[in-house]
Amino acid sequence: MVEWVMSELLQHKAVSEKVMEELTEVVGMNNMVEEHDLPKLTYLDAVIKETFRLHPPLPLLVPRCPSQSATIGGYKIPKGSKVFINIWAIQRDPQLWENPLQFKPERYLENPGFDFSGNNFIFLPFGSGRRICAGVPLAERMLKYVLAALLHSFDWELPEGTELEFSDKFGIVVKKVKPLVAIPRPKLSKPELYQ
Ligand code: HEM
Repeated sequence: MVEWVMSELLQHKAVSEKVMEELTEVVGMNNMVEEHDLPKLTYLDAVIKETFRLHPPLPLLVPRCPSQSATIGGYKIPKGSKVFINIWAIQRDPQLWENPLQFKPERYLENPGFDFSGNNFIFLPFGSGRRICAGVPLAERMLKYVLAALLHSFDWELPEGTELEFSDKFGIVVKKVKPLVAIPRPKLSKPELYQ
């Protein structure tokens, strides 16, 4: 996920600038990111959510197998079927999302009803219900902390002559085909902060 977020930020300069502005305001150029800064980083939070929408690591969740037959949305689902929920498609559905292919973190600022609880059925990167991902609190905090630290401490750019590449490889877990290579340049005010 770190790789996808970094790739989207390198692709969308205006979004990246907003993330940097927020980090400078909340953390300051004389400090490293600390855990207590994280709840104040609302724009970074929106960037992470938008990346989860477009690049869900488990696009079909974990298959369900109903113990009883049911009819859902007019479709009969016999008991014992293997049911896959295609959240990749749901999270890009033009009937549910305005301009679904556009990378637009502002959607979550305008509508705060999006989180990782699995209660909003158009946004389910960690699944939903009783078998929702058990690691949500850890994944959410670690991802935000690592990204905030990398983005606040360094300016990032692509090696000369290279281009961003967004293709992914389908599987139980979806990965980037080509790993992102980016060059960090320290930007904090004092070199001691990096020790
Ligand atoms: C980017 C990070 C992660 C993503 C996107 C993710 C996503 C998911 C998804 C989609 C499911 C299936 C939920 C469902 O079908 O409703 C799942 C299950 C699960 N995840 Fe995660 N996960 C992440 C990180 C973690 C971490 C860090 C842990 C543990 C420390 C973890 C532990 C689990 C466990 C134990 C289950 C099975 C839960 C059950 O079946 O009851 N995950 N995860």
